[in-house]
Amino acid sequence: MAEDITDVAVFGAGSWGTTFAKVLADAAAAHGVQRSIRVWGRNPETIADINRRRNGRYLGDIELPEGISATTDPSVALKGAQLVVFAVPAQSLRAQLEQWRPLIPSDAVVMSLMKGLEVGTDLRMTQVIAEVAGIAPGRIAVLSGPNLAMEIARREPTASVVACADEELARRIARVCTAPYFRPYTSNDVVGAEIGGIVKNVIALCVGICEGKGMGDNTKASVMTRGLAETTRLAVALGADPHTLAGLAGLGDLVATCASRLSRNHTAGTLLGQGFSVDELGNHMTQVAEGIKSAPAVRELARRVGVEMPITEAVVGVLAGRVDVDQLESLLLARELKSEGE
Ligand SMILES: NC(=O)c1ccc[n+]([C@@H]2O[C@H](COP(=O)([O-])OP(=O)(O)OC[C@H]3O[C@@H](n4cnc5c(N)ncnc54)[C@H](O)[C@@H]3O)[C@@H](O)[C@H]2O)c1
Ligand SMILES: O=P(O)(O)OC[C@H](O)CO
Repeated sequence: MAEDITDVAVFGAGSWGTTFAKVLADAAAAHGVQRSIRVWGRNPETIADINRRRNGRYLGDIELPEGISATTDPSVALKGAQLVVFAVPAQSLRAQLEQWRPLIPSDAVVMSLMKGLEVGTDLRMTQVIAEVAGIAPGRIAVLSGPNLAMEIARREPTASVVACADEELARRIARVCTAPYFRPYTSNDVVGAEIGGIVKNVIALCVGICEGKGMGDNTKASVMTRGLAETTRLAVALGADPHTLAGLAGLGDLVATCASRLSRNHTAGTLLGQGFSVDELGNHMTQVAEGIKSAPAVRELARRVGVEMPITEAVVGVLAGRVDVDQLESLLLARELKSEGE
């Protein structure tokens, strides 16, 4: 089928926003179509760099393909956009969107690339978009999966999921971002795709802590597996299909994030396990580790819907300074014995 989306705005000039713009440009080249991709960012130096076909701060010396331009002016990015993609830090979305809302074309469809839960409201990013921009859920998609930006920027093969309540729209968007190295599957399970992406960051913090404390693969596999169990419990309680959590946006993303040194959440956890405090993390990493801010919101959401999430509870305790990383082990292992399926 011919592609009907030829004009895209990407908000966020960090690692994932820039990389996804590259996916869109590579997809257009592979399909032999013309596509205008405009990246919005707030840092003029990064924007100038992207216009020179690099984003040195986030993607090193990787060359960006033709077809991508960048601007600090949201009205330039949004003019004529048929698809609007958001890739800014989750906690900054609401304030930014309030400014962008009047500029978003009324017939545009939107997609979130973000993996965070809003602190204070416990809303997922697609819910924030619907609430602030007044866009119907059938026009809002989410992309989630094992998608470490740097690997994708290097064109290493990756699969992902585009989820939308209107699965036909998910298919339209998936066609637009299908590149030779990027294969998006589709789903109508927005809740499952988003919860998988949000909670895996919290579980990756815990796996990182174990690694930082010098623990081995049994420990990390146990945390990942039980982490997936509590992620699935929360997602199902919110209306998700459990199969989504066994797929790319659940297990797939959890494995990639918990195993990779490229993951900021894994890195942050490792530093905590090595004894650095939350306040000291900023001295060692500049990029966003969404799990740090989202973890307390995940815990609040879980408590509200009556779902037990012991690993999340423990990570929140560490982040708040209430639990020492040395107490984590006994905290998780001393829980009452129960059936694995519970
Ligand atoms: N990097 C990845 O591999 C990856 C993959 C999948 C999903 N994500 C998700 O994408 C989202 C963006 O992550 P990223 O990796 O691109 O982050 P990043 O740290 O690489 O870049 C964040 C960008 O947002 C900008 N920014 C920071 N604060 C802002 C604010 N208050 N308002 C507007 N812009 C602001 C920064 O200047 C930067 O351009 C996150 O939710 C993340 O979980 C990232
Ligand atoms: O670097 P992280 O920890 O934000 O993880 C990046 C992606 O979400 C992996 O899919």
